[in-house]
Amino acid sequence: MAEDAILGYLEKNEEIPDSGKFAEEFGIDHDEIVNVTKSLNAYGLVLSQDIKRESLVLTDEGKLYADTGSPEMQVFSAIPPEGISPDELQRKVGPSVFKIGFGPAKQNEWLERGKQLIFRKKEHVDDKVKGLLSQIQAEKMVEPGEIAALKRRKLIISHGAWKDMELKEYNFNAKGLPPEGGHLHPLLKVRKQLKDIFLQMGFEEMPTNNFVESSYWNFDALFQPQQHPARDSHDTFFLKDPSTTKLLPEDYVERVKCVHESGGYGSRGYGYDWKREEANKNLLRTHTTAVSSRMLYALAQKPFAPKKYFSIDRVFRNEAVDRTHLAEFHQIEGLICDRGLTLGDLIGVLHDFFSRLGMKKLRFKPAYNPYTEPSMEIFSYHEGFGKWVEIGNSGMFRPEMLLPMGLPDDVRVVAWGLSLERPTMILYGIDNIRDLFGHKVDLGLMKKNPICRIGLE
Ligand SMILES: N[C@@H](Cc1ccccc1)C(=O)O
Repeated sequence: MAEDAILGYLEKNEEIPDSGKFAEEFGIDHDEIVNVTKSLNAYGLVLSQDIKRESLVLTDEGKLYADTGSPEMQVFSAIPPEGISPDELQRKVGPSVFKIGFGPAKQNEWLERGKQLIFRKKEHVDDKVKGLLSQIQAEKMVEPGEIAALKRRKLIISHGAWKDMELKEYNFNAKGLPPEGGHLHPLLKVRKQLKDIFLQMGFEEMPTNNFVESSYWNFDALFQPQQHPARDSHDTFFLKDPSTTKLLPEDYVERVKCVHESGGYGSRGYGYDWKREEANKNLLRTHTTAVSSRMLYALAQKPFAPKKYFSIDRVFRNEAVDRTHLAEFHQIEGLICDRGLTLGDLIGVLHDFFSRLGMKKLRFKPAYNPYTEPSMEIFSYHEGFGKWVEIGNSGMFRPEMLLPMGLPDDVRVVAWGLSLERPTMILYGIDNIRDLFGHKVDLGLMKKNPICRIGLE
């Protein structure tokens, strides 16, 4: 609209001398006219120039006099034809109008002082100050001499008056308001806290960047039988394209096949026909223990050295989505690999790890995982909820998993896993996981939680 108005006008006219008047005439916001002009200028369609103009504005006192008349006029009007005593005059107009108005009225020769009374010297006078102020209010031109006089009386100021004002210096050391944008998502924040805890405890981070994994590393290497319900497509997302993996370490695959079918290393195995096609199937990894199995296998290929590893990354499960479950979430996984570790070492490290997260009261419950024996679910007492809540799963990796990899037979691995979402929801008081992750996430959450504003370090 502004563009049409400007270009339309310039088609018929040489120039628009004053954008302010133009805006008023066409009923368009002046800012819009200015903006559009700037962009038309940038595109080379028009030539524009800034006009600097000093505009005058009335002070509060000036506004008052434009309305009620100048103090000198008020003083003059209050004098009756028969004269008035100074005291009486002051009482009539008020002390401040009297003080300000008497001098100018006398200077204008509007009044004269008798011995006791004050008289009018003229019958009618013209309130020039009021007239000038009204003119300025209506943005009409006024003589420069008059302007100077009104400025001296502080009845008007010019808009450029800042030049004469005393300005407070910038304080470059002042702390500003925290910026409203760029907040950390609570998951990132808690993830960083957890990463710091692991690093302080001397753990190394495992590379976790492959979301797509083969069934082999996700399940078979972990001694998870091929009929296990978790390997059903109802629980796992299998890939259509590419649907299978091409590369697996053949010798190791052979040993895994044997341990599943007939055992070894003191185990009876599962006693079923292990199928390579099942192991080849690609999937979205269902747990970060797939990362651990790859790392431990790599470790077993070198002379043994004890290790402490951790990972925090995304995993996927084909689950019905509800207020506490999503089809993808983050897992935190820690493992320690050394000769002669026991369940006591696992319990000890869990106490150390969780107490750093503020969870000091822990309980363990016997559980089952195909790849750990013994296995323990971890519970923590939640003061706010007043009850024990499950916070993770743990165990010692089975010999059926470790020995086919080629690890020495006195090497034990203690490990645990938990979701990142669970402690985050507890820490931030979020009861619906969809408020935390996914397309319905409440961005206000990050703004409201001051902890999200603190930098990564
Ligand atoms: N992988 C297990 C967690 C776990 C990790 C390591 C040892 C024991 C359990 C899970 O998905 O819940």
